[in-house]
Amino acid sequence: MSVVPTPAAAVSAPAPCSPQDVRRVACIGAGVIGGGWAAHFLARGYDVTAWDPAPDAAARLRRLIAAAWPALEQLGLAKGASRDRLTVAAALEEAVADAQFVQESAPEKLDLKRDLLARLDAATPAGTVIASSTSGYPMTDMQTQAADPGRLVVGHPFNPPYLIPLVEVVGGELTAPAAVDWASRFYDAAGKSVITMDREVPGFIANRLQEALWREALHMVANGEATVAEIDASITEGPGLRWAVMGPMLTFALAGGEGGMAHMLDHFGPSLKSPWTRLDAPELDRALYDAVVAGCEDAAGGRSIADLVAERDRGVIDVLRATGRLPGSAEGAAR
Ligand SMILES: NC(=O)C1=CN([C@@H]2O[C@H](COP(=O)(O)OP(=O)(O)OC[C@H]3O[C@@H](n4cnc5c(N)ncnc54)[C@H](O)[C@@H]3O)[C@@H](O)[C@H]2O)C=CC1
Ligand SMILES: C[N+](C)(C)CC(=O)CC(=O)[O-]
Repeated sequence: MSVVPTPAAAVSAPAPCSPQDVRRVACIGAGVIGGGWAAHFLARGYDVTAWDPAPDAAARLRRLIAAAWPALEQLGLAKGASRDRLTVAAALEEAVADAQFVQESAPEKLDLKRDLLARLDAATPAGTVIASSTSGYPMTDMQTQAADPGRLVVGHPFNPPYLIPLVEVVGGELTAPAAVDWASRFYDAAGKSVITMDREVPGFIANRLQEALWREALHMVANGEATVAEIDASITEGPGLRWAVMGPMLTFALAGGEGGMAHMLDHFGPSLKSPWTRLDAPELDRALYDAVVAGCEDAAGGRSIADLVAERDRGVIDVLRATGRLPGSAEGAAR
């Protein structure tokens, strides 16, 4: 997608360095996603400074990075990459004082994000781009309190950021187009697969799609139409296998045989009107909550979260390898 200027964009100072020359990254908020970003940037050879106000955050972060490191070694570490290049700062200001890029991954609460992004803007060197990992807030709603909103962008990752390549980049009404462009080029240099959106869309692209699937899954659990295990198997044994190779559009084009998408639409298009979906969100009442949590515990079958993380990481690496997306694989080299 191309980046188009937004008329109301604030004028930010030029970024202090080119995206390819970044060496120091600050990760603000060091939970599941901030920790995953820190692991990714360390593996790519960056110096990483993290800050998180929780008293146990440093220990949690080091545990997360240690658990991710075997997968990252399999993916291939950048020259000079080391876990020793992580610093955990005692204060937000210290974490961003020398940062050439900032990735914010604090809890998904709008007031918290507004306040935090304003604090980061005040403490970060002029021009340095600041990205939020938000799963769905438009940057327009989050940049309201910052003195220089022009350098604030969304950089939406997928869990875990050290394995799933995609990051969705989009600015808000007051974001300078140059900041969106700079962030996209930085993520690209940092080994991510980037989609740069030219407008704000609720849920960006992938979460909008995932949420549709997730709502339907919750309706089915709530109505007793499918168990948690059946829902998961319906994807991992079915469409999920194809989606790692081709997205839903090309996958369905093949459903039309030699006639491709045109025949697929002629043949199955009328079924779009069938009442298959119930896209309004179901009530997340106690019964549904308990059914989903218990179903996931059953599905885990005694495996701990750490076991599942390791299993997922091994599986995703196998998929990346099998589809030629690992550096060094024959097909990967040709891409
Ligand atoms: N968990 C997921 O699958 C994904 C989450 N995201 C987004 O990433 C962001 C972080 O989510 P998670 O890592 O899942 O949450 P989390 O709860 O695992 O981590 C949040 C961290 O932020 C810290 N924190 C609390 N107040 C803070 C503050 N004022 N400033 C800085 N840090 C603070 C907490 O101590 C915690 O360590 C959210 O915006 C979320 O929407 C994006 C993609 C996927
Ligand atoms: C569940 N979630 C909305 C936080 C998920 C994401 O934002 C992306 C992902 O990792 O699937």
